[in-house]
Amino acid sequence: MFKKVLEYAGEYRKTTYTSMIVMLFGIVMSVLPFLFIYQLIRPLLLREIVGVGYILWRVAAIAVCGVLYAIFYVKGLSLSHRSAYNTLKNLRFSLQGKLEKQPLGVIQEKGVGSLKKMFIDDIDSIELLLAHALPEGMANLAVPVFVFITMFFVDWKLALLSLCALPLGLIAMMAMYKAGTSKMGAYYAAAQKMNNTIVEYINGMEVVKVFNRDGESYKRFEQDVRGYRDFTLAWYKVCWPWMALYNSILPCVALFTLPIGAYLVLSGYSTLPDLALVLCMSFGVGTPLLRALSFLSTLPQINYKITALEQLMSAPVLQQTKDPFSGKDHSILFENVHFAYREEEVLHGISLKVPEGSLTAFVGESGSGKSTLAKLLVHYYDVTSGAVEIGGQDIRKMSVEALNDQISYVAQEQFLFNMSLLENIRLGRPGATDEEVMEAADKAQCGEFLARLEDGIHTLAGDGGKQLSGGERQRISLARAILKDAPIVVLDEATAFMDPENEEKMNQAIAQVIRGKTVIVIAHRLHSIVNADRICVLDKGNLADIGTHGELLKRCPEYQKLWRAAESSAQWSVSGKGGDA
Ligand SMILES: Nc1ncnc2c1ncn2[C@@H]1O[C@H](COP(=O)(O)OP(=O)(O)OP(=O)(O)O)[C@@H](O)[C@H]1O
Repeated sequence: MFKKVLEYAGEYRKTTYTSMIVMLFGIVMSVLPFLFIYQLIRPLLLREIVGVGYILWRVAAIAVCGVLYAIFYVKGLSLSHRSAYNTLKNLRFSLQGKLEKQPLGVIQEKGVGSLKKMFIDDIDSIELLLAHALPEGMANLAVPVFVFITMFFVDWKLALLSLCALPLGLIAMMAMYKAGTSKMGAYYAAAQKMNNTIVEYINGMEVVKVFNRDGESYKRFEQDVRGYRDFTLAWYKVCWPWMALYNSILPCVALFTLPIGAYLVLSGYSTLPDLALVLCMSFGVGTPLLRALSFLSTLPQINYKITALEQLMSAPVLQQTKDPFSGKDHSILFENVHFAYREEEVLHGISLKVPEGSLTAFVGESGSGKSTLAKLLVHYYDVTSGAVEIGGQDIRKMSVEALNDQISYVAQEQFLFNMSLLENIRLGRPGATDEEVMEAADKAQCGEFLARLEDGIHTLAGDGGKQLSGGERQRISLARAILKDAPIVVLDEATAFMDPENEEKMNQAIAQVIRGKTVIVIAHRLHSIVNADRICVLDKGNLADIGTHGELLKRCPEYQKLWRAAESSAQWSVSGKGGDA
């Protein structure tokens, strides 16, 4: 575990070692006074006369040891913290770098809560390992070892007696580890679950409030918060008795030395000064020993977190190269695409071609695989088998950046950063001038609501764009897409859940985005795509049919069913065609 973490320390690894040595000096300074105390007691025991100089010299030495201990300890801590926080920085950069290479879809699935916990809480807990457990723990452990060896030279019988308490304490400690480790997995799973649920609950608070606190979300929140409490208490419940036991046994190194040592002295097997020396030393090792072992008790937890971090970092990366886009055009080909999020396959061999400059719609019942197909095109996931190609180039044979330059993907939920709307739109093309951004905003029908805002396009979007309505957020994201002007546009449910007025504006904005592009629209409302060049009907992860609205109405039972359902609830107008909208 130390080795794994120290790999991330880089150049600061040496600083950690230096801090250990400095702290070791510090701890030695904390134990030395017991030797001087013994030297002060010894003449009393042997009824020897000593001069004032002898006493003052030892008292001064005790004071100097105290000062040196403070200096070494502070210096050691400052070195270990410097190394620790630089290692945490390296770990966070490394985690970010590794995550960046993983499929975006996989990262999104992990949830904000659990990723935040890894990035902040779990990595922070490694500070204890590097800044304290490693340097302080090792130094504190070295001193008892050194002292016990010295004791053996003084009187091996008394030394053995002072070691007697140790196995008892260690047995209690091992019992605690065994009991604690068995509950550790459940404890961390509960912590992770609670993290995700709290983040989800806060994000969905609006819905929770509308549907009152008895809703499903609150129940899960309550259940997971209670679950975490129960698992934590269960963990402590099995550990506490053992913790109390070893905490009381370990410092009692004099437990056996005092009574049996006194008997040995009285029987003439040991001398009184030796017993005094061993007792003084015993008192000196109790505290460092307990401190060292207290760090030990945190190691299983830290080890668990480091293993989880390692697992996250070693997850499969997205297949891509550094090559630029070199497709001959912007036609799209899904070739025998199979895909499974986990074990269960959700797309079963989809093959279809989207010609350049056409408008293609994906339709199908909920869960039929429309969004999944779009996510495979924007390379949020790697296909399980088969291929996705643009202009004849496999998307795995180009960089994600090169692919992103070719595609504007407008997903169902749009995230806006808490910076001005102008900057949010500019994300579409970072080099764009203010005028170009404003022009895009105009084309995306944002003008009317921007005029209502006090600072217009310079208004801050608010946390995650919460200051704007759903329709307004979507139009901002369309402005981004207009500015980006990518040759392929993927619209996932762009006009879903919108009121008629917003929907009309949205359709006008969409017409701007898709002009002359290769377009894929994922639609729930069939009326919006009846004019599409091609409609692909998905059914339970299979491609049921491809054709125009008229053709499909005549021959495709799945489409007829969808159309009947749409007819009964439809009230809306039809958007333009990709090529001429
Ligand atoms: N992140 C995920 N993890 C596991 N399974 C998923 C995930 N996302 C979707 N699925 C499953 O994959 C299948 C296809 O889902 P997908 O979202 O592509 O369907 P869809 O046709 O777009 O549905 P909708 O119209 O409701 O959005 C469904 O069975 C769904 O439960």
